[in-house]
Amino acid sequence: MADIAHTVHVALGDRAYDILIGDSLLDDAGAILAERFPGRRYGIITDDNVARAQLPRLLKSLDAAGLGHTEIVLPAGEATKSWAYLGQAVEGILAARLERGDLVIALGGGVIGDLAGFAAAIARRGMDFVQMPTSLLAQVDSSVGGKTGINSPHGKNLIGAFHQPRLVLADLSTLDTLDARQFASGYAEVVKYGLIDDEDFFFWLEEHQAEIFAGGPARGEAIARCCAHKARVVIEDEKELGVRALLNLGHTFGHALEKDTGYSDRLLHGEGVAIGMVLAHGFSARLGLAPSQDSGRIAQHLKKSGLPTTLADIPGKLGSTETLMAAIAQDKKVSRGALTFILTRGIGQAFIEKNVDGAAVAEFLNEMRALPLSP
Ligand SMILES: NC(=O)c1ccc[n+]([C@@H]2O[C@H](COP(=O)([O-])OP(=O)(O)OC[C@H]3O[C@@H](n4cnc5c(N)ncnc54)[C@H](O)[C@@H]3O)[C@@H](O)[C@H]2O)c1
Ligand SMILES: O=C(O)C(=O)C[C@@H](O)[C@H](O)[C@H](O)COP(=O)(O)O
Ligand SMILES: [Zn+2]
Repeated sequence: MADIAHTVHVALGDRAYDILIGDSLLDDAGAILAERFPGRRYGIITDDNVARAQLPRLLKSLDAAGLGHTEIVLPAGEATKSWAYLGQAVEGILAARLERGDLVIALGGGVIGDLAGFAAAIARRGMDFVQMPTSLLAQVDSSVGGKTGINSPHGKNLIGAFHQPRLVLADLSTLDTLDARQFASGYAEVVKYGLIDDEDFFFWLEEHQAEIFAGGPARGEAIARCCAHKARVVIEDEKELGVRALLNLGHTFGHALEKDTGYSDRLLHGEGVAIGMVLAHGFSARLGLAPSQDSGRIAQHLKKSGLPTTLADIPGKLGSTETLMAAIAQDKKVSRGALTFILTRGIGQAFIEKNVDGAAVAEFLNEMRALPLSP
């Protein structure tokens, strides 16, 4: 019997699925899959770090359940979310003669989840896939909700599809092999849920941050609360026609910064989101919408978690404000040429603002560039 600490159901009609969260789900994966999806073969897509740290556990469990499988191992890192590696993943699926009725497994962080999910969406015109998230970020965010895709030189996640997984297996013990910087990066998305519409969760995080980082019971609880939050939003607005855009808090700035730093280790996704959330709160305060002390309080919490909070915290030279604004203009929330931002009236009070004045954003960014490293 699998040891499942939390189950979150994503009620999406014929695309409904469960998120199972527990301590040894990779070891139980074979039995769980055999029961839920009898008679399938599995194409595991992973990266080289996760292949070293976690893949043997999954293979052992699939073998014990007598499930056939093939492995496609890609290089770790954001640069893998590209046409070249998407092609490698799809060709690997075809070369292994996986059929349309077989299953793709995304074993890894958000990079693998996004890429493998997109490969599953297009191989043989659509295969089912299972998310097995192994980073904090993937367990609280990217494995849920069906946004899949890759980056373009024109911008972040500009190529992709909505394709929901059939199951999410989040094994908490996989986080034991994740390095501290990556854990902190995922924590930025945890904080995001509090900032959107749940100030009690943000205050709870301020109290339980040390326990979450140390791996105490608060960690599993935080992950389950994030999944439940995201599931609620996705059920209401699967294709981001409305409220789902709130999950983009901090991302309009963050994605432009990720593009500017070449989708490299200079700035991880969660780090860009951390800086972006502080900027979104600062910009909202500048517009007279939010109390100015909130961005300081948020920055302090993020900083304490090991995250960057100002533009100066990004190593190396940033592009010009014009370059950053050009990246922002490619954001998927742009409509009829006008910018949409997720702004806020304070902690837990984010809202979607259309027709944001680009000149005001550029002026704000110019000022933020002059700020020193976070104290
Ligand atoms: N689809 C969505 O809804 C969504 C949501 C948030 C973020 N994202 C995307 O997710 C990506 C970021 O995901 P991420 O932060 O997981 O990055 P990632 O996938 O690059 O993983 C982080 C690093 O940790 C390593 N790693 C992962 N799990 C490990 C483990 N258990 N042990 C040892 N090493 C491990 C990986 O090899 C990688 O080097 C970005 O591309 C972002 O755009 C997507
Ligand atoms: O699931 C969503 O919706 C999100 O916005 C979650 C984000 O954390 C995530 O980074 C997502 O990939 C961003 O989506 P995008 O549509 O702005 O590319
Ligand atoms: Zn994100």
